Amino acid sequence: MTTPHFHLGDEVRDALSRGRPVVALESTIIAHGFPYPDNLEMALAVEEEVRRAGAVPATVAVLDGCLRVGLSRAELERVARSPDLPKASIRDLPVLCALGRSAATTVASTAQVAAWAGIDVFVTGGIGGVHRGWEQTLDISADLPALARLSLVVVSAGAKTVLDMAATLEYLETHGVTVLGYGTEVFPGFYLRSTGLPVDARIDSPAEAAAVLRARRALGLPGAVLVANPIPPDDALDEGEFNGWLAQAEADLAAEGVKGKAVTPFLLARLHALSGGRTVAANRALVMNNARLGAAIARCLVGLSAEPEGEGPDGGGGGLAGKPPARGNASAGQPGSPDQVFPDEPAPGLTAGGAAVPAEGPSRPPAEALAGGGTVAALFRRWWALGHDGGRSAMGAPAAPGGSPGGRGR
Ligand SMILES: O=c1[nH]cc([C@@H]2O[C@H](COP(=O)(O)O)[C@@H](O)[C@H]2O)c(=O)[nH]1
Ligand SMILES: [Mn+2]
Repeated sequence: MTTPHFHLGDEVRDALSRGRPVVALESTIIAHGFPYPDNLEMALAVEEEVRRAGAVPATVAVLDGCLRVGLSRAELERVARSPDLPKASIRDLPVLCALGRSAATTVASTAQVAAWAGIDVFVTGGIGGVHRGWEQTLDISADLPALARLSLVVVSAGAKTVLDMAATLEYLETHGVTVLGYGTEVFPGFYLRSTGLPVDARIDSPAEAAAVLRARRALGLPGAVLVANPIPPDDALDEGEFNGWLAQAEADLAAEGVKGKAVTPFLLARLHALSGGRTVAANRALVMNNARLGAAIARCLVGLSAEPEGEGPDGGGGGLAGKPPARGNASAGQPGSPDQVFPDEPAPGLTAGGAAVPAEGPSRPPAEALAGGGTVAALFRRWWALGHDGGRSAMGAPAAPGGSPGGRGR
């Protein structure tokens, strides 16, 4: 099997084809971030939180060689119950697809699959980053270059506190990732509300995050907008206490000689044990908090109000959710008038690469192009054939721009 398979869950396919808000979720946090059965409970609770906040959850994993976007309950269980499920970053995707294997997806690979599917918002707990001691190991998470390349909003509570936070922020700056603090000027530290390091800009509403992604795309810039959302005050850990656990976990890491992709799961598991479960409780709280914010941003990106007032619990009621994303034409807005060039409504006729798309075309792949479990290449070929690529090359052809299908009409 050489052609990668791609499957959108029914709910996700329906939402994307109707221009409704979708939030991608990773599966490494399920397979390796929490013990069973807490991990299953949390995976279901996060999906529920996204629905309650008026968006459709799309948990991503690779199962039997198929890139799956939106898992069934049984598939979530399979991920949660398989401690041996490998953790897959971007470089692993070809192997999994070619050999029909299964894996949980990290921030990097989830963001990649989400971008392929045309999902604009991805919620996680904490991104990977530059590890302490990187001068010797060169251990820099593939999450960082993925953020530099993929056009979407990523909501996280900062980067995992086990990282070299200053170096992580330097990397993001070097590679042009926009880092926004949600209600804060400082970059949050996952279990802690602050790292003491500044963010590029503070925002105070989901609509502002959506506007920044639109502006990024309108400017033709590839890469992500990282929204750093501090853990709620009541759930944050005490810094002194946490640093004690972390020092011990790092000593254990060195003593056991753990290296490479095993580092993150090892440290998280040690912190769990050393803190008597406190880090797990905090992790859960910050993910739920991020899920709410991500759903609100996804809603703003498709032209809905941030809050699902008067809608059903799945965001599907009230007649609003079926509303297609607003679209216009690429000439709307006058240069030099930021309010019009970067409007609060979905950006008119602009793709991730800044190329114009036909004003009349649907800004999402039509339902028939998303039906069933077709291949990635076939799926997007059909989509592009319908005129949604702004004249650019299809995925499956070499060098798809930015790894993103683009052409999403905003
Ligand atoms: O609190 C957590 N943060 C991050 C991860 C996972 O760890 C990955 C980063 O791993 P690495 O440093 O090996 O790239 C992230 O993408 C994410 O999937 C996790 O399980 N739990
Ligand atoms: Mn690493």
